[in-house]
Amino acid sequence: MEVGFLGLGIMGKAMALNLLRHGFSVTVWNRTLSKCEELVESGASVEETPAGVIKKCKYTIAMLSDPSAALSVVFDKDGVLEQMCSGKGYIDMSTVDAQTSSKISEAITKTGGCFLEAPVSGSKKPAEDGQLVILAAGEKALYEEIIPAFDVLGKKSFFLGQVGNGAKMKLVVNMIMGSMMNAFSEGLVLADRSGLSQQTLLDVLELGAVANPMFKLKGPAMMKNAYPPAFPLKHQQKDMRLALALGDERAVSMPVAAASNEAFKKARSLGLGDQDFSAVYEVVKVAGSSEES
Ligand SMILES: NC(=O)C1=CN([C@@H]2O[C@H](COP(=O)(O)OP(=O)(O)OC[C@H]3O[C@@H](n4cnc5c(N)ncnc54)[C@H](OP(=O)(O)O)[C@@H]3O)[C@@H](O)[C@H]2O)C=CC1
Ligand SMILES: O=CCCC(=O)O
Repeated sequence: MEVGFLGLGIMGKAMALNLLRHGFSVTVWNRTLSKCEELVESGASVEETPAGVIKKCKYTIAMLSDPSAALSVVFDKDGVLEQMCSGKGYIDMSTVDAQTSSKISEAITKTGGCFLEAPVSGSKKPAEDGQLVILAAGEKALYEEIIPAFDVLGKKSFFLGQVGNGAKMKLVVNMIMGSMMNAFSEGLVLADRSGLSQQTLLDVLELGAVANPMFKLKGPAMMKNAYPPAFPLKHQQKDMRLALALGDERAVSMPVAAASNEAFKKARSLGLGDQDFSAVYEVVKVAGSSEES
C-alpha cells in the first residue's frame, strides 16, 4: 500500500518509520525538509510540498502540531487542497479541535476527496512500537480502506461516527491526562516535603487502584528533574486549552482542568514548552515552596 505522510515530528517520524518497516511505500513531506533525510535512508520518497504528496498518493496521513499547522498544510499555497480530488483520501491524525477538523473535512469533501480524522492516544514509544489507540471519525469507507495502515500504527482503532467525535474524544482523554499529571506532581512534592521517599510513593501507587502506565513511566525521570520530550508540554497545554473551550461550549464546569491549564501555561512561560509535559512538576515544586515549614 502506498501512503503519503505529512509532518515528521516526534510522532510522525515514528509512525512513518513504522509503516516503512511493515512494507508500506511511504512518501513524506515536512515543513523543515531536512527532517525527511532519516526517512529517506529508511526507504521513503520525498516531495517538496504537501500538494506533491497528495498528487502522488491515493492516501495521505498528516501528523501536525496544532490547529494552525493542520489548517496551513491544507489551505495554504502548495497545500493539500491543490491536488485533492475524487478517489483520494486524507487522514488527519493531529490533535485538533472539532471545528478545525470540520473545516478541513468540508474543504476536502468539496473536492470529491474523502476525509477521516484519527487522533491518537499513546506517545513516542507506542508510536515506535505500533501500539497507539486510534480515535477515528468521518468517512466510514475511508476508515475501512485505511485499516491496514491503522493495524500497523495502533493496537486498537475506534470508529466514532461523524467528524468531530474523534477530536472531542482525544481532547477529553488529554484533559484527564493533563489533570492527572498535575495531581501526580503535587503528590511527589507533598511526599518529599513530608519526609517520605518518592520512590516508595511510586511503589505504593503501582500496587493500588490508581496504578497507571503514566506514573510508572514518568515518575522515575521526574524524581531526577529530567523531562526528555515524548509529549511536548506545549502540545499538552494546547490540548487543555482546546478541551476547556469544548467545556465552555457545552457549559461543563472543569475547575480541575482549568487549574492544570494554568500550571501548563506557567511552565510554558518559563521556557519549558519543548520539554516533556511532565516538566509541569517544576511549576508545582516552585508553587509548593511558597510557604516554608
Ligand atoms: N508527542 C506525543 O506524545 C503525542 C502527540 N500527539 C499530537 O500529535 C501531533 C504531533 O505531535 P508531535 O509529533 O509530538 O509534535 P512535534 O512538535 O514533534 O512535531 C510537530 C510537527 O508539525 C509540523 N508543523 C508545525 N507547525 C507547522 C506549520 N505551520 N506548517 C507545517 N508543519 C508544521 C512540524 O514541522 P517542523 O519539523 O518543520 O517544525 C512537525 O513536523 C500534535 O497534534 C500532538 O498534540 C498525539 C499523541 C501523542
Ligand atoms: O497526546 C498525547 C498523548 C500522550 C499519551 O497518550 O501518552
